[in-house]
Amino acid sequence: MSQNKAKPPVLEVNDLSICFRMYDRGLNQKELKVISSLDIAIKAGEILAVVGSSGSGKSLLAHAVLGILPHNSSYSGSMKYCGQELTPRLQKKLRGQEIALVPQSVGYLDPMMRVGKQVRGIHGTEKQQQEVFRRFNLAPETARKYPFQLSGGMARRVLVSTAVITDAHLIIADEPTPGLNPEVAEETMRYFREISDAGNAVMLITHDIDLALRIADKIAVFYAGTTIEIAPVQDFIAGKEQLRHPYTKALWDALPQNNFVPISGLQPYAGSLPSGCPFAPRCQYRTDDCSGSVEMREVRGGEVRCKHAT
Ligand SMILES: Nc1ncnc2c1ncn2[C@@H]1O[C@H](COP(=O)(O)OP(=O)(O)OP(=O)(O)O)[C@@H](O)[C@H]1O
Ligand code: NI
Repeated sequence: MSQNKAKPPVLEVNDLSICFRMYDRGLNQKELKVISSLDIAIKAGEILAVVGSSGSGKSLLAHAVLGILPHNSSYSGSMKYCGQELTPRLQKKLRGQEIALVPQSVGYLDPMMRVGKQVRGIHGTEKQQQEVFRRFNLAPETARKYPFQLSGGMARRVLVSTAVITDAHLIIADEPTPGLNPEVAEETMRYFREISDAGNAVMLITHDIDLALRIADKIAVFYAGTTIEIAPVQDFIAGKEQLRHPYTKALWDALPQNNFVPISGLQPYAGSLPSGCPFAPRCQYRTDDCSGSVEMREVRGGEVRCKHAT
């Protein structure tokens, strides 16, 4: 056990920034920074949930780790897998094997390839595929179908199956549950818990904070392309006082089981971010300090990007 402590995290992302080259008017190129100074780490045995509203950068983080960002993008910062820098070459080697993705969209399935073959991938056997199909309630004959012959829910189960069959040490699941019926969603979560308990790491991207509360060990909250708080799940369960960032507290307040109070205002667009804290324009605690650079720091066993958090 003590040996385990010295081990580097399965995934460690430090100071990640991602830019897109965009064409302004005519041929004027400009750089649009959509992720900045993003930090996360996931240890063996852990499920990290990544939550945040649409456009906060969750899928881009997943794609950066896998090395499948679009061609018109570039990134800086460091991404390490088990202590090793994730170079494009290493990403290519690990992708679909040691690092598996459950993509957000069924558009990631190859429309020209039978489903069984896609699920088996490079190393999966027919027997493994049949077992996975049984587990996720897919009829055996699904294997011979093409993606267009699947219903939305079936296609999602196929996406989960492609990750399950890999024996991956790190699974990144990008919104795996929408479209799944409750039993299959539960089975998927049980599977994530099983593989993390076996010493692997899971990153679960979700809009569903309740789901995150039920399954994750830690929750990372994204806002406008960066991490604003990373906290043990117990803090979210204990209540608002245990949380650190004003946005996280507001998210907590917006949950149906709490006060159901919506947050006023909108997450800023990447092209028009304020300097300093991106949440400042909506924050009741903002001071002049908030327009300077704001680093992640440790507070009460969690991490927060806010000058005023205590
Ligand atoms: N190919 C692209 N070109 C330009 N901007 C992009 C591109 N892909 C994503 N973005 C921008 O990057 C930001 C983060 O996008 P991302 O897809 O990571 O969000 P998300 O948190 O996964 O959202 P959702 O919950 O809707 O899936 C958004 O503002 C988006 O507009
Ligand atoms: Ni996404």
